[in-house]
Amino acid sequence: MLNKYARAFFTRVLTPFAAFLLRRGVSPDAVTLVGTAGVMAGALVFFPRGEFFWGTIVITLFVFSDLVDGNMARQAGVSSRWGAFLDSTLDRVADGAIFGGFALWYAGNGDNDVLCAVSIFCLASGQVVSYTKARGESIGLPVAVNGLIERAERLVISLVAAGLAGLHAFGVPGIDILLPIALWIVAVGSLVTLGQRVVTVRRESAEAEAEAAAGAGAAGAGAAETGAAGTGAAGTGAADARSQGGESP
Ligand SMILES: CCCCCCCC/C=C\CCCCCCCC(=O)OC[C@H](COP(=O)(O)O[C@@H]1[C@H](O)[C@H](OP(=O)(O)O)[C@@H](O)[C@H](O)[C@H]1O)OC(=O)CCCCCCC/C=C\CCCCCCCC
Ligand SMILES: Nc1ccn([C@@H]2O[C@H](COP(=O)(O)O)[C@@H](O)[C@H]2O)c(=O)n1
Ligand SMILES: [Mg+2]
Ligand SMILES: [Mg+2]
Repeated sequence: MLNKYARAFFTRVLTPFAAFLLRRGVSPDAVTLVGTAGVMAGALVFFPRGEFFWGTIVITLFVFSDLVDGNMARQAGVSSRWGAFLDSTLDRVADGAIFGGFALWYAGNGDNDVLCAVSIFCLASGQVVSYTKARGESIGLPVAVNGLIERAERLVISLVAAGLAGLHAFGVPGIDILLPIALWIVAVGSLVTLGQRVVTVRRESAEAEAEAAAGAGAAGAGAAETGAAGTGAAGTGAADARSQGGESP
């Protein structure tokens, strides 16, 4: 949802900054790398110590690099497969650090086994949600669904809650409850999203196989009519189509 509605706004806002970085000779890859390093530092230095306010401030300063790098690549006309790979791979690293930081806090001084487990669940389910799309697309399916909670939602829900919960350390009473609530929302939302994506891939996969089988059947019938092929051709073609669908990029 955010990807659909907020991206255009942030593109407009960040375009001048992206242009400025390009003029200074900064590359999109450098922004991707520095942004990820900053998010990791914010999450792994501050969150395990329960310093959620400062951790969120540092992460917020760096996380928007994920919108700037692509913007720079597009402005400079250097969007590449390598850049897409680097961007998506480092997204997974940054997400791992954020939810890993929460887990480390609850495993240590935060002392809450259930919330530690929920944080680990958020980490793992978020990675799997992203993987479903990447793997589905790699086997040639459109994966035409985003689902309830994409990466932007996972980040906004958990970071807004963490930033506000961090105000507890400055004397705001009761506000620390927001982080556990957000983690539960992200956990349940990620599970729903995973279900939505798996169902979509299963449906698209069945449709693709049916289409391939129908195509192979038609080709076999055509060949039989012209006498160019035996009766086994349709079955072999369908089997080939199935194995192609399963392994080709
Ligand atoms: C009192 C003060 C308290 C302090 C509060 C601090 C407030 C700050 C809190 C939060 C700010 C969080 C901002 C998070 C912004 C996230 C931006 C971002 O990185 O979005 C990335 C996203 C996806 O980009 P990609 O295409 O590069 O990534 C793809 C994606 O990862 C796919 O994953 P999947 O979705 O499938 O799981 C992968 O499949 C794919 O491989 C990968 O390429 O970009 C967007 O979605 C664009 C939209 C961004 C919208 C950002 C909205 C920010 C909104 C509000 C923040 C301000 C809130 C202020 C609240 C203040 C509260 C007091
Ligand atoms: N170092 C990079 C980073 C990104 N790209 C390209 O941008 C796309 C992602 O755009 P975002 O707005 O989501 O950042 C990505 O698929 C690449 O095409 C790049 O080339 N180099
Ligand atoms: Mg990016
Ligand atoms: Mg990204």
